[in-house]
Amino acid sequence: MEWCVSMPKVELHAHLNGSIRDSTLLELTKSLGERGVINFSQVEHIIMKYNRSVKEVFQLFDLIRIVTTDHATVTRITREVIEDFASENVVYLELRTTPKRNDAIGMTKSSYVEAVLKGLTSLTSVDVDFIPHGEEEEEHSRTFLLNNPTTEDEDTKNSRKRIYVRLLLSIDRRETTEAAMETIKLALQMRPFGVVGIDLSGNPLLGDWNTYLPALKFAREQGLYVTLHCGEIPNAMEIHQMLDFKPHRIGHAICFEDQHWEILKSSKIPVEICLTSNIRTMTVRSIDVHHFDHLYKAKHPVVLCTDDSGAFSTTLSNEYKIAANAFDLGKKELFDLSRNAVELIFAERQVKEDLRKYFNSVAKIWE
Ligand SMILES: CNc1ncnc2c1ncn2[C@@H]1O[C@H](COP(=O)(O)O)[C@@H](O)[C@H]1O
Repeated sequence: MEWCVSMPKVELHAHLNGSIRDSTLLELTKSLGERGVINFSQVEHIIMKYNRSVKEVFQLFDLIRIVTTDHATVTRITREVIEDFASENVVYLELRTTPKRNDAIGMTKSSYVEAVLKGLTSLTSVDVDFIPHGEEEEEHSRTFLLNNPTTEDEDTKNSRKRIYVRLLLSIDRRETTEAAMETIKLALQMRPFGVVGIDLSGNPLLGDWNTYLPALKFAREQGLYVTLHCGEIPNAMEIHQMLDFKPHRIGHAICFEDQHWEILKSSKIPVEICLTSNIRTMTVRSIDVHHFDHLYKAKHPVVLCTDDSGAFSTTLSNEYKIAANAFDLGKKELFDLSRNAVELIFAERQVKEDLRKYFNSVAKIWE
């Protein structure tokens, strides 16, 4: 299924630090071990474990946080993650990350995001479009992808990759209302540099919906897009409250009860589906009972995503392959899934229009 790699794809749910390359994580962890900051032999099993419960996955994220939270590393990881997505023909990437403070090294949430932006600007191997263009811009002037389309054609297979990247800033469920508000204000300041929205994520076993609600409301009032991790663990009340909030998209939608499916379907809130992540964290029993099938057949808006390609050793192409095999989807169905995901992106109108034209231009290859 080489075509899953060459097919143009849209990635809407990828956590920066969860997408770190295995090799980079091992290198950084070993180096901190050598410097005596951590004990490598004590954390090695956390990195190497295959299936992890939700609790264990967040132990890994806590370790990644220690290993990656300095400016140079954040910049490096951003560069590598974008290279990796571009190399498998992701043409639009919405990358999310939690702005962090690290007082010991003078890192503020703002300098953290600047380090991410430095990663975007310092990429030389891939053409990246991340600065939004004004509404007044003529539509025909946005032909970023069509100038150099990525197709299955042998001649262009190895051509330089082009990728749109937009950023979402994540609020961690451990944060206070004030800290969440700080992230929203930062997102508003960083809009000219491609920040388009807000994500609520972090350990679903922690935190309370009412803590983030004021910040999320403010974000939406200010015109930021909002996506929420919803239903990763059974929590009927929270799922209800999240759906009532009517976010622009939700991630996962796993532990839903009948009442939740009904609200979701009638409100048509799109769902970011992360197959491997759900199986590896054992929040979905097996792929044959994954709710993707049910939503897809009901024509509910869905998009296939990686979540944490590094932590779960997957790629977006691999997620497409899994869907093809498990749900009996062919090339055309998967192409349409990717093409339809263009309608769910948070970037400005001109980008959407460029992506539509681009997908139309390559459709004949996939249909
Ligand atoms: C498995 N499903 C998940 N559910 C909830 N939150 C998740 C997650 N996967 C990742 N994150 C969130 O993203 C952070 C890593 O990227 P950033 O440091 O933000 O770039 C994790 O620490 C967690 O807060």
